[in-house]
Amino acid sequence: MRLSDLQAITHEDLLITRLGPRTVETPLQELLGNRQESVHYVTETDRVLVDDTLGMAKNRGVDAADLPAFNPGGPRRQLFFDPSEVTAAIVTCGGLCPGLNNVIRALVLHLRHAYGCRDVLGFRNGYQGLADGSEPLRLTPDLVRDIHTRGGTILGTSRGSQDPATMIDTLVAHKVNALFVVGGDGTLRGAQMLAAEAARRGLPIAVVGVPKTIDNDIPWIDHSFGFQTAYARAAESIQAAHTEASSGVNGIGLVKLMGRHSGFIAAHATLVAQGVDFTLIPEVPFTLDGLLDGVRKKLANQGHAVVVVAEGAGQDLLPPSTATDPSGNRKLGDIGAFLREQLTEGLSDLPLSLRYIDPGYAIRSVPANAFDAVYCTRLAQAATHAAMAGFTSVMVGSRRGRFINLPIALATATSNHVDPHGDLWMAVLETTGQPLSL
Ligand SMILES: Nc1ncnc2c1ncn2[C@@H]1O[C@H](COP(=O)(O)OP(=O)(O)O)[C@@H](O)[C@H]1O
Ligand SMILES: O=P(O)(O)OC[C@H]1O[C@](O)(COP(=O)(O)O)[C@@H](O)[C@@H]1O
Ligand SMILES: [Mg+2]
Repeated sequence: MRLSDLQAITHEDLLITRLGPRTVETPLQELLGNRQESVHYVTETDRVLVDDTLGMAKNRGVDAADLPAFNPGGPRRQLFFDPSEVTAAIVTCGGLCPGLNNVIRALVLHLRHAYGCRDVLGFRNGYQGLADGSEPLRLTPDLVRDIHTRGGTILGTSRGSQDPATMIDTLVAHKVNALFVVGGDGTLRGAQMLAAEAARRGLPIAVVGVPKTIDNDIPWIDHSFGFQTAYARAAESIQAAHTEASSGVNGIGLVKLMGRHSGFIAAHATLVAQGVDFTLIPEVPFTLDGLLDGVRKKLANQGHAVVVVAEGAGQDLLPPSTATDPSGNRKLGDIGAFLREQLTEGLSDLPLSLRYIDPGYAIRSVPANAFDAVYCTRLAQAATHAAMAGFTSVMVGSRRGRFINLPIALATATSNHVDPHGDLWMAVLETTGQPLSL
């Protein structure tokens, strides 16, 4: 996210689409009864500021009341839907991510127990299950009781496009009036199309997104769920590479980590594991000569070197490719294998012991850690509140620790990257000691 994205944002960009007036009293009335406004609770009539520095706020040159601000997440006293008439549906889409089952479980329990919704259906295999005529799973509290202890998704997932009209036909056939889409940028684009198709037909169906992806590339929010678990797991591979490298003669530990266009996993895992000498991310270009030279110096000075490379880094060094996956995501060249080859060849004058580790899918197929488990539960609750209020084409997430509702259109307009001028990258540079540019 660039400062210019922040500065360009207007009040209109932050408006949430509503299905209609809220006239139904919430069944959570007793719970909400004596809530006191505090620094930890934003009332439903208040707003969460976009800017959080004096400089940014001042730059807008407007009165405080006109500063752009997000709609706060959380329960509303008056609902659009009568929960007893709500059939909800859930789909999980795109790549696996720790916490998918936590989100499913929390959605089901919150929808059924807190709000008393009629039914919750789980469509299988992502958007595919909304288009292939397959029967959805009836998600009861009993069925989901223990699923949060497992990785993956009990609903299955997929990549690949489906016709929005067919998907809406399916929702109508099953009397679904609230759809929860759990996915990343691609899924959210799909959700936007679904909400638009429902609106075109005048159907009051709430479409609510829950931000999933280990890549952490969804903008405006603190992080997507699953990201922290993934980088914690990735750090274990770095530690293994460091142990191997520091125990060998001229040991090189090379670790390739996921992160298609954003280097957040590589950056954070570096800070967790420590002992990394070079972290290579898509946002910061490097040259082969610069890397070889740096590694050679490290071997001479400390006897070993550890290199962490995000899968999207250094793509300009590889043969160009236009291939895409079924969702239209560009297929990347294998930078890990390439660097293994180049380091071996480029340093062939030295007796090397190079160990290459690609933990790949192992970092995202695991259950959520404690942090993500908490976040998943809170996201699911925020998503349920948004749907019951009749908000649509909306995504929930935490921003600077506060839960917000934001238009999906805003979440898909840009993506989140490691800022080469930001504090995170500075912390990585300070930790690795690598030069500003390689
Ligand atoms: N621009 C788009 N419009 C509509 N649907 C999309 C779009 N991009 C992706 N999708 C659909 O969203 C689903 C998940 O997308 P994908 O990019 O694989 O994962 P993620 O949501 O994790 O980024 C797929 O079924 C894909 O076809
Ligand atoms: O499962 P696939 O298709 O091999 O995809 C791998 C990609 O999925 C990810 O794990 C996450 O992607 P999404 O969350 O956007 O689906 C990327 O880090 C990785 O590049
Ligand atoms: Mg994606």
